[in-house]
Amino acid sequence: MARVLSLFRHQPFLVHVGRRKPALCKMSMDSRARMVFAAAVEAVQPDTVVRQSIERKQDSVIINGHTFTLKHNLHLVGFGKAVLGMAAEAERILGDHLVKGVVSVPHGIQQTLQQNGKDHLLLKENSRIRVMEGAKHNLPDTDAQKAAEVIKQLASELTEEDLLLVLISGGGSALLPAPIPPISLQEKQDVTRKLAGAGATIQELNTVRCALSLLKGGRLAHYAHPAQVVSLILSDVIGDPLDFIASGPTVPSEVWPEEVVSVLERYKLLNSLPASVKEVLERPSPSRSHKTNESSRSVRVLNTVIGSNSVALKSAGRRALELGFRPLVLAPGVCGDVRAVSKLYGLLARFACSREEPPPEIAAELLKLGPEVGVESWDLCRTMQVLSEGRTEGWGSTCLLAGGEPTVKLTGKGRGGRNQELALRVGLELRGMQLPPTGPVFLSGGTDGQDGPTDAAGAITDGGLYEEAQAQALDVNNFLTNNDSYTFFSRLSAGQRLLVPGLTCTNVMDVHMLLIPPIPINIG
Ligand SMILES: Nc1ncnc2c1ncn2[C@@H]1O[C@H](COP(=O)(O)OP(=O)(O)OP(=O)(O)O)[C@@H](O)[C@H]1O
Ligand SMILES: O=C(O)[C@H](O)CO
Repeated sequence: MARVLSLFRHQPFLVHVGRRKPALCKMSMDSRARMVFAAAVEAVQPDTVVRQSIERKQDSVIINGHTFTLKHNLHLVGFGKAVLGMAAEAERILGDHLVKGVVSVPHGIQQTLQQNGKDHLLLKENSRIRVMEGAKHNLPDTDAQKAAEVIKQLASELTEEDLLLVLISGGGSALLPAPIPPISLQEKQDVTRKLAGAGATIQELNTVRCALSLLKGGRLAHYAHPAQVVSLILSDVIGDPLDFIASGPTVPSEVWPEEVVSVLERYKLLNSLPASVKEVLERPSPSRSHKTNESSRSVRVLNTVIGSNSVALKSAGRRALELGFRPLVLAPGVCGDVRAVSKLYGLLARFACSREEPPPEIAAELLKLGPEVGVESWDLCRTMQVLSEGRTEGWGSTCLLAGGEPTVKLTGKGRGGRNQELALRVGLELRGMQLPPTGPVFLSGGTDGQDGPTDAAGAITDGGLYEEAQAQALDVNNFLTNNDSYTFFSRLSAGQRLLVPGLTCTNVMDVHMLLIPPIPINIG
């Protein structure tokens, strides 16, 4: 019979981490998870990423190794959830050459920033940049459409001597709606809302958006021609593909009608399209006409990614180390259906917390699941190897980090978001894994601080969730069927498991975190 040895061994890294304060050891897993999440968000603050990417030298500016001459020829436009802070910093650095600008930002953001003491992310009173708020609840509306029109107008008036700085961040698609006539805003919004609700990925969604828009898919850069366009992009899409972030308004690209049709077919929307959308899709693609190809070649654009999920994960890892964890990054591109993703974390937790050699079936299941959730076999093997070493060599607690953006197929009418639904599902996967003194803890949070149409970024969960809910007469499965994860977490223990950082002013997708305690292992 196996002799049970509790091997809560000395954690080697604790000796080396000078900055770590002994008091932190006593902090709960929950508090430390929140601190690690905060560090992820901190690293991708809009003013920070702009400051790091712009170098001012007298009357020129260097961006990504390219030098541009400033001669009171600078114009600025922007659209996205993080763009106000980006614009404030850009104006601080380049304001003396700025002629004018306009940014399309989320409804209510200025008031929220003021209320939260984030004045440094607001424009000065005498700013040359006009702020236009819109896209209530992250949906394109007439306010955002007006902003898009003003941005288009500004870009169209530029000359060869001008420099257009374009600030782009996640949420930019909803903040720059310019449907191709005769499509109405409502019709375009209906199509995208149905796609999102059916679980379409952001790539699929934005493929369709590009085909229906006057500005997306590189068309904003065309309006700005012959000016030099420089885009600073805070990425919220897996792998940072320039043409998909905010639907790539400054990335000359071709929209193939076949691709658009295949997305619409996949989600069974092809037969219910409004006549105006059908008409536009049936037109010969403007991007393939001779004239546009000519101007595509002459468009002067520099697109630069200045912040991403990977940057946030690196910073989270550093904070985790300070807090006594061994950080381990799984992958920055976890995606796929939230059910499959919750299984991924359940399996990883079981693998990491096994008191004996983990059964090979777990590894096999993980490798089978990998492609469905956007994680390469290589990353899974590396992660399992490190977890195994940590377990057998007694390295202490591990903080497994990942980023990405799973999808939820909405079947119910409840309130929630993909992070809260993921946390709820992972809580069920972890059921029964309460190792003394604590079992694994899972956090999922949207870095924008807003998970779906809720005021929470996500939630924190562990193996005790199901029993806790039962004790409070909350039927987990009912909440899940109704996609009502926000209501569930709000009611459970007075909302203690909700992650509510408030509007973070940035947006680089989601952060997933599995905190694994030291495992007492069985030695035969
Ligand atoms: N009740 C719900 N439960 C679970 N998920 C939901 C619910 N309502 C909406 N969602 C999901 O939330 C997602 C939209 O979330 P959110 O508004 O945070 O957008 P986002 O992807 O962060 O937007 P952007 O990329 O534009 O910043 C959609 O994928 C949708 O399926
Ligand atoms: O705005 C959008 O399209 C999404 O946030 C992806 O960038």
